[in-house]
Amino acid sequence: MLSGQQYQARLRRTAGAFELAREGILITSVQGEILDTNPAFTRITGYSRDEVVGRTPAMLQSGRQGPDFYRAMWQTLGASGHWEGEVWNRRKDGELYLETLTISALRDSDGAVSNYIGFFADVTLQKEHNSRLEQLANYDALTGLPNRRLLMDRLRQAMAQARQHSTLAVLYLDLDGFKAVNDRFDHAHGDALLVTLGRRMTQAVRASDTVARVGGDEFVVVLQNLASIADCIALLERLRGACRQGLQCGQRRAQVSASIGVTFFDRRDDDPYQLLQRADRAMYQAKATGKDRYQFSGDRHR
Ligand SMILES: Nc1nc2c(ncn2[C@@H]2O[C@H](COP(=O)(O)OP(=O)(O)OP(=O)(O)O)[C@@H](O)[C@H]2O)c(=O)[nH]1
Repeated sequence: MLSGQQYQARLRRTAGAFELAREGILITSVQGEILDTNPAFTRITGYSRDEVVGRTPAMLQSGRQGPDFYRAMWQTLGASGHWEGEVWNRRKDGELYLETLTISALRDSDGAVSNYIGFFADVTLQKEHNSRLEQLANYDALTGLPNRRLLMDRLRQAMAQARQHSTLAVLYLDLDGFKAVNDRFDHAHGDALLVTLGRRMTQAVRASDTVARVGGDEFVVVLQNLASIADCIALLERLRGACRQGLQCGQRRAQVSASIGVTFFDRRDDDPYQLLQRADRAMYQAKATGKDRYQFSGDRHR
């Protein structure tokens, strides 16, 4: 048993921890009414203690999580007395923030739940930082298209799907005469042309397809669930057309065309690099036999 003095000292320490914690803390009744908050709660949410006492944490909801989310949260809390996860909430000034939240049920001496206590940390900046890192790691900085790394991921997934039930074509596309655009205009206009063509090609395919930039003027397109060769050819023509459209630069037009190598997934394919290589070789054939054309891979019927 603690003596009265020991008990007081302990209370002071606990209160100090509550005040000084860097995590936001809120304590509610069993019904969810907010009874107390700490200074970090105010720093993170913008609400003073007086503004929230008597209300419920629902006042912080951002609408980013639906009723199912909260239902599942309460179910877990009820079953285990504990819940943790990430929640998007809204500060007093209207800004959304992401918090990592842990909620625990406090029990009285009879074991009945007497309160809930929530601890949360604002992780919005970390999340933004991570998304930026992910963007840098997976997307081409100039065009915003998937880069080679993301392409390989998508290609692996597409191959797994194609193995089950669907078709898959890989197109390796290299622009013809792109160097001349850089030379006749300048690098910035060359860049603008790459961005425009990337956007046009993305618009020409379905959302489930991938258009990636894998080199200076090289792109790879992954087409899934093609219904027929005719569909594939129609798409190739659209992509060729998208490239031939070029870009108006003042009085002049920056003009290029595209050489495209095409290969189809075969059930015996197990390496995405092989598919890429086949499409790349076909692209070189298209270049060697006149440019501004597409070439199906000769290995198709191995
Ligand atoms: N503006 C710009 N140019 C780039 C970029 N990356 C590479 N390049 C240039 O793109 C050109 C690509 O070379 P090539 O493929 O040989 O040029 P090409 O004229 O298309 O040659 P063919 O494919 O034989 O028709 C080079 O001149 C590179 O300097 C970039 O990000 N921006």
